[in-house]
Amino acid sequence: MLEKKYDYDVLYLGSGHGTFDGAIPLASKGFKVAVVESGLIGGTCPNRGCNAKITLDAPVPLQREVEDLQGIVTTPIALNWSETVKHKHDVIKDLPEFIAGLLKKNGVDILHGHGKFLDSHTLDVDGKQVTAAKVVIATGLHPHRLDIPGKDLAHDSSEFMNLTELPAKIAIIGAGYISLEFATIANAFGSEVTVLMHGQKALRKFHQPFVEHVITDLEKRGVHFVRTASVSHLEKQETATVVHYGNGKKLLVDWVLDATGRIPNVENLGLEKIGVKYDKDGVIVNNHLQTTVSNVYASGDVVKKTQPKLTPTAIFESTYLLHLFAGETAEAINYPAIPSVVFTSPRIARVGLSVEEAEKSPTHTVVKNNVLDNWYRQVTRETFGENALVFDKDHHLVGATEVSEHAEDVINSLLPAVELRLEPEQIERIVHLFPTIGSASWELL
Ligand SMILES: Cc1cc2nc3c(=O)[nH]c(=O)nc-3n(C[C@H](O)[C@H](O)[C@H](O)COP(=O)(O)OP(=O)(O)OC[C@H]3O[C@@H](n4cnc5c(N)ncnc54)[C@H](O)[C@@H]3O)c2cc1C
Ligand SMILES: NC(=O)c1ccc[n+]([C@@H]2O[C@H](COP(=O)([O-])OP(=O)(O)OC[C@H]3O[C@@H](n4cnc5c(N)ncnc54)[C@H](O)[C@@H]3O)[C@@H](O)[C@H]2O)c1
Repeated sequence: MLEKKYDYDVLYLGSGHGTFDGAIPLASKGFKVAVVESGLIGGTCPNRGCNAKITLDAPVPLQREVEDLQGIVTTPIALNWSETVKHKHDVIKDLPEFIAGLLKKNGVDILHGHGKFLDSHTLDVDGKQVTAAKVVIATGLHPHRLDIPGKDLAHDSSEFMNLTELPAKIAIIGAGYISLEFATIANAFGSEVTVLMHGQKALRKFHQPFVEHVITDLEKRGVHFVRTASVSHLEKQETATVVHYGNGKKLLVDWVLDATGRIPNVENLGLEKIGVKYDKDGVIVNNHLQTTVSNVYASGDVVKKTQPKLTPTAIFESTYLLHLFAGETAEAINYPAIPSVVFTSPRIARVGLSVEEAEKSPTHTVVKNNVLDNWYRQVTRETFGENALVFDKDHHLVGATEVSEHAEDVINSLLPAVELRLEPEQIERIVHLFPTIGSASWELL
């Protein structure tokens, strides 16, 4: 198995989901595997992404449910930011050790330090040289920062999630996933939030009428949205930060979140030296996740691709590489339908062909549903919910999107129909627990 001239069969640069979901089973099959990590083991998702964010978000849907059930539920609820941040810390603090334990137990060596290519088989890890037959670049993304005067007065998503006290007034620059999720959380915990949008549209890849519904709802709850607010500079005024935008407009806040996107970690890896090509969207790979250097692969967010840069994609890629390296497949990567969700409240989730794409196609039909028509949604007195299902000419479900408090569960429950192109008789054979969101959604097929 091990080509004797190298220290390892496979060396992964980075220890996030783009690595560990594949590296662990690969090592357990007897391959000699190492992971190089300069930060916390587990990377972004467990330490400063999904897990942390969803813990901070947890009280928000609860608050909405209590609102909807007013009269039935009479206890007033108040959200406590500092306790929620402590709770978040408790939820995530052991994850690096837990993931490191899984890696080690299965025989993966962890090399702490910054990895950099010396040649295509040799990496420098903080002064030590290590060699491998194959190397996987899984270095992820880092926050994009606006290049404007006063930019250092702005903060990133990790700093937001570690705030022990919630600032009274927050400005969020950008209108993507992080902006809308964090605006939802900060507003629910009592902060006055202003979202400064780059253009007219937020969450561009999601069904725009659903996005506009979420914006209108947040506006009713006191969030300000300023469209085409080009931020020119930031300046300190005593304890406040002044955000200058538009033509001479000013906003005085206590805290600024720069949520203008995330960019690939491709610098200072020695990629130019060994000939691995990349651009602003990430490392360029072929349909086997192989870079322009034959023994070097890439996985996870750092890959340039059309699929969403999310944890499920990173897991699928690292698992694909496991099968490729173990000789269990030689096929090109065949991505499944990858769902995505924005954890606003209500949530917006989607999978497959979008409504916009389907409406341009003569062979597809879009069926729009008011989900409140289903009795089950009235149990918790949901106040709003719509979805749109996309069918091909043979009535296979090929896409779905929903805005509602349960949108993520609805899209999860519809995934098998989309991915496996289930026929009507197969759909009939899937019986869900009743009464549940799964059964309520399946009835729509
Ligand atoms: C605030 C936030 C919320 C998110 N919420 C969700 C969500 O709800 N659902 C979802 O699906 N996705 C979410 N994501 C995206 C998700 O976190 C990523 O898709 C996922 O973590 C990608 O995994 P990865 O392994 O490709 O990269 P990462 O997890 O970023 O791992 C890369 C690792 O490489 C290390 N590294 C980089 N360069 C080097 C080097 N030279 N040497 C050694 N180590 C190096 C880094 O320290 C890092 O640990 C969120 C992201 C953010 C920022
Ligand atoms: N629920 C989830 O799955 C989830 C949650 C958070 C983050 N993420 C991941 O993290 C990534 C990064 O999230 P994000 O919200 O930072 O990025 P994003 O790409 O979703 O949004 C970036 C926003 O910044 C705006 N922008 C870009 N340049 C700007 C400028 N110069 N001035 C003002 N605005 C500007 C864009 O128009 C866009 O609205 C996401 O793409 C996603 O992969 C996922």
